[in-house]
Amino acid sequence: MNIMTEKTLEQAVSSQMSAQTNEVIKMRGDKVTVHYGEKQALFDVNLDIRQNQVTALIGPSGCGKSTFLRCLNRMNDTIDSAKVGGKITLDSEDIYDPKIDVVELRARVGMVFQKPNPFPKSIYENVAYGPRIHGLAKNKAEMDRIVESSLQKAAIWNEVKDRLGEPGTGLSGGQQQRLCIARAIAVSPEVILMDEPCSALDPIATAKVEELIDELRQNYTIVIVTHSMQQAARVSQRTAMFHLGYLVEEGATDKMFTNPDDKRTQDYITGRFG
Ligand SMILES: Nc1ncnc2c1ncn2[C@@H]1O[C@H](COP(=O)(O)OP(=O)(O)OP(=O)(O)O)[C@@H](O)[C@H]1O
Repeated sequence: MNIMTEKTLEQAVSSQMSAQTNEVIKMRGDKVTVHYGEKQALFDVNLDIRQNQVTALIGPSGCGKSTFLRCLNRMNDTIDSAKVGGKITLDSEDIYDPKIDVVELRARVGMVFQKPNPFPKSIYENVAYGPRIHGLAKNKAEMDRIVESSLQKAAIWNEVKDRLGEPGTGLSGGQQQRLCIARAIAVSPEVILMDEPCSALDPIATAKVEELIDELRQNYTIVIVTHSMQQAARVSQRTAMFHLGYLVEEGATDKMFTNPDDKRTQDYITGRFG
């Protein structure tokens, strides 16, 4: 290998690793800006998303958490007025490159929304829908396996295995949210984005989803927007604090909640604003 190639390789590898910890950087936001028409919602956000970790995005209402989350799988493309600048990579690949197939990107970077939103179809069909579109199963037996294993991974199989033909909308709110997580998992994503996934759930259902998030981290990289400081502290390893469209600071969750560098983080986590 000549020196040039060796150097390029070294650069490529180091660009995917965190400088301090050698953890793999799954996604990276580099000077990300978002405008909605004239209004700027995000200003030069630099944020690394580490593989197999849960990154919590926190900050007062309107600070840009959901906007940043939506940049990560190009959901902002669906908003006409939204214009995204800067660079976002997945495994060092620019996800805004014109060559990127957005449908494939959204299979790799799945999303779970605030309100559980199962399709008006059976529980089985809710999970089978994505794999069918992406041609992931050759026959019914294979599809059955994908559906079962996705529901297992979303910790809802035992509750629904005898009623797979019933409508997904007939489940409780917490069950519907786990069904939506199963639906996201069914297409084998690498990253799962969650926008306040527990805000419509009661404390018991919330606890189940939080437990699930912790288990999912073994196989997936997770980014979660949450208004609950307790939830961020319970489920995440990294926390990013946003304020008025700026990333204020990012760090290990333990440190962010005990000894943040920025006064705005301190004020927010102690309930002084937001
Ligand atoms: N579709 C849109 N069109 C115009 N402006 C928008 C749109 N979506 C968000 N915004 C604006 O962008 C800013 C950031 O909004 P965003 O929803 O990302 O904040 P957030 O931190 O997720 O807020 P919340 O915690 O209330 O959900 C806000 O000022 C909001 O009004």
